Amino acid sequence: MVNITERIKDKLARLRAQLLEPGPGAGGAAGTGFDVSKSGDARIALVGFPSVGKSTFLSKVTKTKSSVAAYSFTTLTAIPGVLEYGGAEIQVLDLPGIIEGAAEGKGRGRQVISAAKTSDMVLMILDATKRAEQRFLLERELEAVGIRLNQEPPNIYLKQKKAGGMKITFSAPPKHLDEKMLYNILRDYKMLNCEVLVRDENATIDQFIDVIMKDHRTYIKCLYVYNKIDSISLEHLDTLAREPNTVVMSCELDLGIMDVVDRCWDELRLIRVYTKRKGIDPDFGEALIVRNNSSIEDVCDSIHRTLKESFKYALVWGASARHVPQRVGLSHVVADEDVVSIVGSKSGLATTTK
Ligand SMILES: Nc1nc2c(ncn2[C@@H]2O[C@H](COP(=O)(O)OP(=O)(O)OP(=O)(O)O)[C@@H](O)[C@H]2O)c(=O)[nH]1
Ligand SMILES: [K+]
Ligand SMILES: [Mg+2]
Repeated sequence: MVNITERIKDKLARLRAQLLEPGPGAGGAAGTGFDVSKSGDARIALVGFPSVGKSTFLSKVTKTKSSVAAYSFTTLTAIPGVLEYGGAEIQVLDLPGIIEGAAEGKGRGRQVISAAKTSDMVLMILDATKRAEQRFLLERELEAVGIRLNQEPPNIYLKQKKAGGMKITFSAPPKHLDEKMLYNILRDYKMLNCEVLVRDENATIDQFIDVIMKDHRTYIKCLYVYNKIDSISLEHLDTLAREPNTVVMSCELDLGIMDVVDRCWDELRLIRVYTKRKGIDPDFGEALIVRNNSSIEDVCDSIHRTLKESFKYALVWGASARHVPQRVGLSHVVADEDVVSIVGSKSGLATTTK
């Protein structure tokens, strides 16, 4: 027994050491992500401390098997899986566990965080049996590299000018800012000529800096998922489940996993559009998946890149149509489960799906 335990510990130590070295190409600098190409209609990244159950979750919701074990850093690279839902294919990225200090380049932290940055949504997997700070610590790691979770970009207009000095305007009396403050910050960032309009009276200094640094900020949705609820008291479970943007599950007992998937689908706000040829019923078996707030133009682009060149009008049935069918142009915004028929200029041809 002792021997096996020793061997596992040895292996663990080696893996840890390996992980703490910046890998080839990672360089410890900007921190490029893992080399996994994006595929499907959206990408979800599984982020969390070691051994919280990220790989177990991936293996539950996709056909991909990622190694699961009781020791930390079982997963050493990004493992992609495909989650099929509502006619969409969502790429789920299982990632190595991150540790405190990840943002400064500890472990593969930088790489993990870069991978999270390229995703449409972060699933922060947390261990329900561990202390409450884990959530805050992880958030801090992501914040440190410019990821903003569940926030909208601040409602502040900022335009750099060639000359003319600074022009700072507030559309309503600001609660946390004043002109002098902004002036000083802009000077620190060497933005001596610019126009600023603060449209949000609640805007903070941090938000203002985010606007200045907007090329280095990424706004991503995050769902907090507490796993291993099989090992906590009902009272504790109740507290966790009431936190905002939070779901609870037990991969071990197969509890709540579908709730997590449903919540992901809701948060991603993907839209299913069914295309229809003239005189033929739409094919409800094959949806075209587009992003929230997509227009008919986006729908055309996702069918074929030249389709809009011959576009004349579209007929729309469904929630986005004022009456059915509504005849619309390229700028019409579609809704989930709309049926769309694209009519081209040449022969009045309806669409073909891809
Ligand atoms: N009690 C309990 N254990 C679980 C649950 N889900 C996973 N585990 C166990 O937790 C351990 C770690 O699971 P992994 O899936 O390897 O965790 P991970 O987050 O991928 O770990 P790293 O890749 O090392 O970062 C394993 O021993 C799992 O069997 C759960 O719901 N309840
Ligand atoms: K593990
Ligand atoms: Mg893992």
